[in-house]
Amino acid sequence: MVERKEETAMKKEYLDKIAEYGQLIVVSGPSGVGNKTVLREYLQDHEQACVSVSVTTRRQRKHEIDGKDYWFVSVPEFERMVRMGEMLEYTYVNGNAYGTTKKSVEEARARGKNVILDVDTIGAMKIRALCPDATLVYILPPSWDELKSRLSSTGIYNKEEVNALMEIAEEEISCANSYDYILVNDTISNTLSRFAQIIHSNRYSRNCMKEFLDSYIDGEVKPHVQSYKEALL
Ligand SMILES: Nc1nc2c(ncn2[C@@H]2O[C@H](COP(=O)(O)OP(=O)(O)O)[C@@H](O)[C@H]2O)c(=O)[nH]1
Ligand SMILES: Nc1ncnc2c1ncn2[C@@H]1O[C@H](COP(=O)(O)OP(=O)(O)O)[C@@H](O)[C@H]1O
Repeated sequence: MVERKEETAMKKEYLDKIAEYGQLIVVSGPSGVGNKTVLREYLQDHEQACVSVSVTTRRQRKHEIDGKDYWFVSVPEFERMVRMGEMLEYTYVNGNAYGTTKKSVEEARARGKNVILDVDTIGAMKIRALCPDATLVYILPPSWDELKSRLSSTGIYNKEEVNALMEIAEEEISCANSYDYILVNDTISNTLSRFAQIIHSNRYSRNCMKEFLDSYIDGEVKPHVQSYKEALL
């Protein structure tokens, strides 16, 4: 099959763009499983990655830093951001609103950063529908007893809250079926190395290469990483 020179150049340009463009990785898991710990450690050794800082109406905890752990905003400010179309997705967890801004995701991806979102299962499903090249990772505890003990060890929750979170975890865990990868957070070092492998091998997965593959199947080469990404900006 003879391919036009112009078409070959465009495919090369497109491949270069894919290589430059950061991945979108969505991480969920029951409260207390260790998401924040794993991601904090992962960032220390992976400069090319960042965790998107969500906006929330939840009360700031003692050790938390505004702009680092979350952007803490009032309910009217959160509602304004939703009205202005600034949120990629948002949801309510335990009566508090949490949202990911379009800006925090797309600007970082365009700079070549692998952007990691730590969101609940509803947020993850919204991202899946909006961003077909997102990769979804669900983190499981090694056992229910261990989850309970980690929740208690945080010192954030009282006994009743721990029990309520355990019930939510049991209900939520079936959602893990809709994720691309399942990680069991047994030891931090095991989880970190498996997580790094996922991100490394995922770069050229079918999900990430879908638009490029379509250019062969449809015979139409798209010159830029475009479509929904541009629509989001
Ligand atoms: N959909 C969505 N969920 C979020 C976002 N930010 C945090 N969450 C989720 O909100 C839940 C509660 O988070 P947090 O208040 O930090 O409590 P903790 O995880 O129990 O310490 C967790 O499941 C987070 O993954 C967001 O921007 N969007
Ligand atoms: N692999 C692990 N082994 C033992 N303890 C862990 C592990 N991962 C996290 N933890 C502990 O579990 C507790 C909850 O972790 P955290 O990262 O705050 O959970 P999440 O963000 O999922 O709510 C913390 O006390 C943390 O130090």
